[in-house]
Amino acid sequence: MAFDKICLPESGEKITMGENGKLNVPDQPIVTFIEGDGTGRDIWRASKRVLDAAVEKAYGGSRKVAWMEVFAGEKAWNMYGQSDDAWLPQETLDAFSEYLIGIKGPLTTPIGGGITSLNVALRQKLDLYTCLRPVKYFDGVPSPVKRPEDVDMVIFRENSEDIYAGIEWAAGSEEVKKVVSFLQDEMGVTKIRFPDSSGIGVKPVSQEGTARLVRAAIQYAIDNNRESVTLVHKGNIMKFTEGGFRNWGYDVAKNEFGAEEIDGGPWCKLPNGIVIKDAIADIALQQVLTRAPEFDVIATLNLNGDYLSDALAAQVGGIGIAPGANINYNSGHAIFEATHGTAPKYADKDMVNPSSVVLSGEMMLRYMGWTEAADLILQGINGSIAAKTVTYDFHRQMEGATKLSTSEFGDAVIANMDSTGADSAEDQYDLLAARFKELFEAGAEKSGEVAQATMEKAREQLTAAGTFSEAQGKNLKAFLERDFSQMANTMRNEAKEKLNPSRVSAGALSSLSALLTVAGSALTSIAERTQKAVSCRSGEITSAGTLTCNACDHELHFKKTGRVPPCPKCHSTEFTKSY
Ligand SMILES: NC(=O)C1=CN([C@@H]2O[C@H](COP(=O)(O)OP(=O)(O)OC[C@H]3O[C@@H](n4cnc5c(N)ncnc54)[C@H](OP(=O)(O)O)[C@@H]3O)[C@@H](O)[C@H]2O)C=CC1
Ligand SMILES: O=C(O)CCC(=O)C(=O)O
Ligand SMILES: [Mg+2]
Repeated sequence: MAFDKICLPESGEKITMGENGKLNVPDQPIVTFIEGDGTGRDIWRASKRVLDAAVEKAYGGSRKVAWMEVFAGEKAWNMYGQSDDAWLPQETLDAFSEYLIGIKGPLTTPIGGGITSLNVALRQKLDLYTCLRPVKYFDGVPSPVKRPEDVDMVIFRENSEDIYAGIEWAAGSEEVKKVVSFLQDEMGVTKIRFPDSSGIGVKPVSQEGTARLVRAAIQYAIDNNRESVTLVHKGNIMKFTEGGFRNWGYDVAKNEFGAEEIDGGPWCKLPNGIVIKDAIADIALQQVLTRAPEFDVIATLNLNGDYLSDALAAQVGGIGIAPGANINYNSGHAIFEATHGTAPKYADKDMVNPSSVVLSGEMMLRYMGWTEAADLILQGINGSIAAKTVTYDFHRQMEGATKLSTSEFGDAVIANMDSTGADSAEDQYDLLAARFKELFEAGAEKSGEVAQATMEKAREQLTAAGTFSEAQGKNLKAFLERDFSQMANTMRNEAKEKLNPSRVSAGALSSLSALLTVAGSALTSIAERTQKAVSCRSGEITSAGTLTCNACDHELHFKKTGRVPPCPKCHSTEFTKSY
């Protein structure tokens, strides 16, 4: 499919749904992303680096996500002509539809007027009927409750129906007058207390919609050895919508999973012992606090699920660490996103916790079957929290913690992914290159001078985050300057496509070549200043490429960032780099 403003990655293949209901995930899958409004920009930059690093560390270059940016929210509005349709362009929906899996930052929804929720629209238009929000405690996270470790719940929130579907009419409008007169005159409704000044909303809840959600929740409980599924509803008051949800939910358990009633019902038990029960929403909101161990998988309606997921997130440290996914288990379509919103007061301050999106990415990798990379992300987050290197939200409640920015926290997660992680100079070098790229891309001006100042800023930030010492950072920056200048030269002299980011492996080479591809001509001033041949010496770190021994012409091929050895043939220590 040809797009207007969406650029396909240079390489990568589609993820598809197999006939057997299992996803086919190639080694370079095209994955769509929306960076999001407000804090989404900072969060996405850090999260993408974490996800790429996890994949690189887990698979050493044999697997790599081919990211494809698609647009919604403010960015789309500005790009697609500032019309009503520009908030969520059709081609964004087409891209999600065609490429199956995506991840998004939060999008703003105005209160009481303006556009309806783009987040809800995406879920509805792609029929992502399950909103899956796991709520789990990470050791060491500050929490307002005594036993946060008791919270290990997985919310299955119905995502396409309910009062949340957005069927409503404003008070005083011609439409609401019609609805009110239909209700009063044709349906005999007498309970609208102030008919002339009421806005009216409609709450559709269907048997099919309930069944597919509860089916997914029970299947999840079976696949993941969980103990119970609780149907949370307000069926005592809203009998035919929320009460219907409860009854249809029990029907699925009995008719499709062979559940038998316990002591005359309504609770029942699956043949493997999983208990299916229900709880009325108000008391459920109390009991998830007071009797957390009694809740496991929760299946609930759209609005209850919205409230419950923010409330439960508070018990395990807050909305900064609350991931989620919107999934259609039949088609395979899935968009992963945090539970929180755009937190506008923190936008572009590089301040908020990126964990919710990082952990949404962890869920995405697991959904794709890339469990090794997903595990590394958990390891990285656990390690960062254990080291008390955290963002402001945790820092304000933790004694003796170090406060990190959004991007520094991303670095800390990467550094904690494995024990050798950023302890090795090679990884530290890759981190420095990635941070340099991130900062440079985020800035408006693309000159050689700005590149040099940005590299220094990247070094300072990573030194502050404890990724390396002052002295190590200065050394690594000198190596990076050398590689960058040398590549800027190569860029002028050799075919550009040779350095195309899609053709080079991850790590520093990938970061640098991405920068040079975007801003190549603007950066030639760097190359001009370093016309002299740039040598690599034994003991130094350098990005991937070919090193030719200056003494004997022997070639060393580096597939990823590495430390330069002495020439294996003549033991000389000076090399010239090419790609
Ligand atoms: N799926 C989506 O895209 C969603 C979008 N939204 C939209 O987002 C906008 C703002 O909504 P709002 O109600 O303010 O809720 P938000 O979730 O955006 O923010 C509320 C508060 O939660 C805390 N918080 C949020 N994100 C983080 C984070 N990453 N790290 C640490 N703390 C965080 C902050 O608390 P504190 O100040 O105490 O530190 C913040 O002030 C609205 O337009 C809303 O419609 C809302 C929810 C979901
Ligand atoms: O779409 C929105 O703006 C809010 C959605 C929301 O709060 C949620 O899905 O949790
Ligand atoms: Mg919400």
